[in-house]
This record gives sequence, structure tokens and C-alpha cells, in this order.
Amino acid sequence: MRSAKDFFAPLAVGAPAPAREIPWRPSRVIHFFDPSNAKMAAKLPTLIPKVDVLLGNLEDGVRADNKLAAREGLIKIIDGGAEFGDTQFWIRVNSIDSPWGLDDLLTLVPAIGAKLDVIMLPKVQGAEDIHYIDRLLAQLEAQAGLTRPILVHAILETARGVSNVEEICAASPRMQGLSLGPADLAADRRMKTTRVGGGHPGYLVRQDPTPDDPSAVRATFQQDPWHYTLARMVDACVAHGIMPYYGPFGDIADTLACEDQFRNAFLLGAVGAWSLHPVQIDIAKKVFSPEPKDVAWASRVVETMGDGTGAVMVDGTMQDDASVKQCQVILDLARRLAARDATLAASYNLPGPTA
Ligand SMILES: CC(=O)SCCNC(=O)CCNC(=O)[C@H](O)C(C)(C)COP(=O)(O)OP(=O)(O)OC[C@H]1O[C@@H](n2cnc3c(N)ncnc32)[C@H](O)[C@@H]1OP(=O)(O)O
Ligand SMILES: O=CC(=O)O
Ligand SMILES: [Mg+2]
Repeated sequence: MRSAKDFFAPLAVGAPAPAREIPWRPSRVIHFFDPSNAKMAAKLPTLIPKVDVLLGNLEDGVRADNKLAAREGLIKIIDGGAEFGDTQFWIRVNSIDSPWGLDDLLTLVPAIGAKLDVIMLPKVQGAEDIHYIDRLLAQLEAQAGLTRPILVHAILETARGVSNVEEICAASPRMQGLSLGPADLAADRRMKTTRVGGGHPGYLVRQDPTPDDPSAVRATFQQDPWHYTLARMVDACVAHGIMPYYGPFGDIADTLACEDQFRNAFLLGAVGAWSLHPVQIDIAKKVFSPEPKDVAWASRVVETMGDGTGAVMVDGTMQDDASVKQCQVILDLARRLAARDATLAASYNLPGPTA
């Protein structure tokens, strides 16, 4: 058994002290690129200022015979003096049961650990996977003389991972957040969809028959097969002070459905989503930033409510202590995003980035 106090002790002599709180930084879009792909790497100087998180992907999506080139590509990018400004730099390593996961960590933490904000770990099954990487990272950080802990983000993409979601979130002070991985999760659960995220025309509810006209056409409504997992993930993350994200949307050409999937996640509490292709960057940024009209409304409700207690009517709707808290969630997000994005700041009428 570990006591509560042990939880914040470094797991290796000389390792940095574990984080007591996960710093909130804008992460509406986690943009994936393959570091072994020279064309993608060449685009980084223009992509970095546009995204909240740039992620060098080593896992699925990178060919097996390119795994080493991808690792080396990351080192080359950092050694080449890549400038991140206030954009976060993450990597997705191969899973710890794969032939590459261990060497990804052994190679990259010493080589680029000082620049790394977060390591995304795929196919996490339970707390034991987080405990493993927690100790290993502490040892590698100590050896490399790193002064701040690298945070860990787990992908929720196995049935066992979903069953263990609370213990995964609670497993280490390094835990930064979780992403829903609908592709691997569908495979692991034996779901019968071959899509990477999104809905399915067969997953629907049908309108009741019209009693006096049984042959009338009955409307159908597609449902979101990811609703349960996402909602469960959001609760687990919030309960443990870490951040929930929707993952990939594979139909790159269907930008409208991508936007819908991202918005469902935003409305349920997710803070961001992955972008697999440059066309998805602006979709995620738009969706995970509150709309100016919602910010204006939230601001009006908060002002009208004064000290935030009691009940009043605003435009025919009841507002009270609880709805003020809802409005404060929107306002708080708007303020934080405005501090990074001058255009948003202007649209919200809020202070923008300081020089
Ligand atoms: C289930 C999961 O694990 S999801 C995560 C793993 N998968 C990924 O990370 C996939 C990342 N994305 C990709 O590999 C690619 O975007 C693909 C394969 C989906 C499509 O690639 P392409 O067919 O080359 O797309 P397209 O022709 O539209 O690309 C246009 C340009 O954008 C570039 N580009 C495409 N995706 C990216 C990206 N993620 N980052 C940077 N540049 C990109 C292309 O290199 C191309 O450059 P060019 O104009 O200099 O030729
Ligand atoms: O890694 C992501 C997924 O959907 O699988
Ligand atoms: Mg996956």
C-alpha cells in the first residue's frame, strides 16, 4: 500500500518532484504527424503556431519499417532547433507490449525529454501500465537530469481500459489526461464498425409506427456509438483533475461529420480532439472554443446574478446558483483561450495575449 504522502515523492533518486496539479494549457487540437515523413516534417514551422499541441506519432499510422526513422526524425527536429513558442510538444510512443515501446522511451527521454510536455501511451489496460511507465520515466528523468516531470496521457482504447478507467486516472500524479481511441476500442470490443470514430448508419433509433397508418415511412435517427465511453471518460477525468479528449476522426473528407463528432465531445466536457490532417486543425479549434454568442450570454447571466446566489429571470429563463456555475465554465474557458488567441479575444471582447 502507498500512503497519500508517498504519492508525491519522486520514484527515483534525483527525479523531479511529481506535479501536484496538471497545468491547464489550451489543447483544443492535438495535431498528429509522422516524424519519418519528410513532407510532413517540412510543414512543422508553419503548423506549430497554428496548433495547441504538436504530437510526433511513433505508433499506429507509422509503418513498422519506419519506426526507427520516426524516432530519429523526432531527435532531428529537436536538434534542428524547432521553436515551439507556447505550443505544447507531445509524442505518442508505441505500446509497452510492442517491440518498440521500451526503446522509444529509453532513446527519446534522454534525447528530447527536456522539450517534451507529455507522452501519450496507447492501449493502456489498467493502473499497472501507468505504474510501469511512472517508475521508468522517473529513472530516465533522473539519469537525464531533467528538472520537470514529463506528464502521461493514456489512450482509452481497450475494453479492459474502459473498465479500469478510474484507476488509470488515479494511478499517478503524472496523469495529464485521456483520449478516446475509437478505432482500437471498436476492434477490441468486437464492435462491427470499420470506421475510425463517427457514427454508423446502422446504429439508430426508429420513430414509432403511426397508429392509423402503419405503412407510413418511419423516420430514423442515427445515434452516437461513442456516447457512453466518452461520458464515462469525462467523469473519470474530472474526478481526478485531469483532461478528457476525443481522439481521431478518420473520414478526413467528411469535415461536417468531423465537426459534429468534435462538438458532441465538447458539449459533454472534452477539452480537445486529435487532428490527423491539416484540414482538421481549424475544425477542432473552432469547435473547442466557445461561440462568442455563448460567451456574451454567460457574461450577461453572471453580471445579472450579482453575488451568484438566488434566482432571476433572464430572457424568460430561470437562472440561479447552478446556472451561474455553468456560465462561469464558459467564461473561464473563453478567458484562457483569449489569452492565447488575439482573434478570439476580440470576438469575445476579452483581454488578449500579453506581449
Ligand atoms: C487510429 C489512430 O491511431 S489515428 C492516429 C494515427 N494516424 C495518423 O497519425 C495519420 C496522420 N495523417 C496522415 O498520415 C495523412 O494525413 C493521411 C494518410 C491521412 C492523408 O495523407 P495524404 O493522402 O498525403 O493527404 P493529402 O494529399 O490531402 O495531404 C496534403 C498535404 O498535407 C500533408 N499532410 C497530410 N497530413 C499531414 C499531417 N498530419 N501533418 C502534416 N502534414 C500533413 C501531406 O504531406 C501533403 O503535403 P504536400 O502538399 O506537400 O504533398
Ligand atoms: O489510437 C486511436 C484509435 O482510435 O485507435
Ligand atoms: Mg489506437
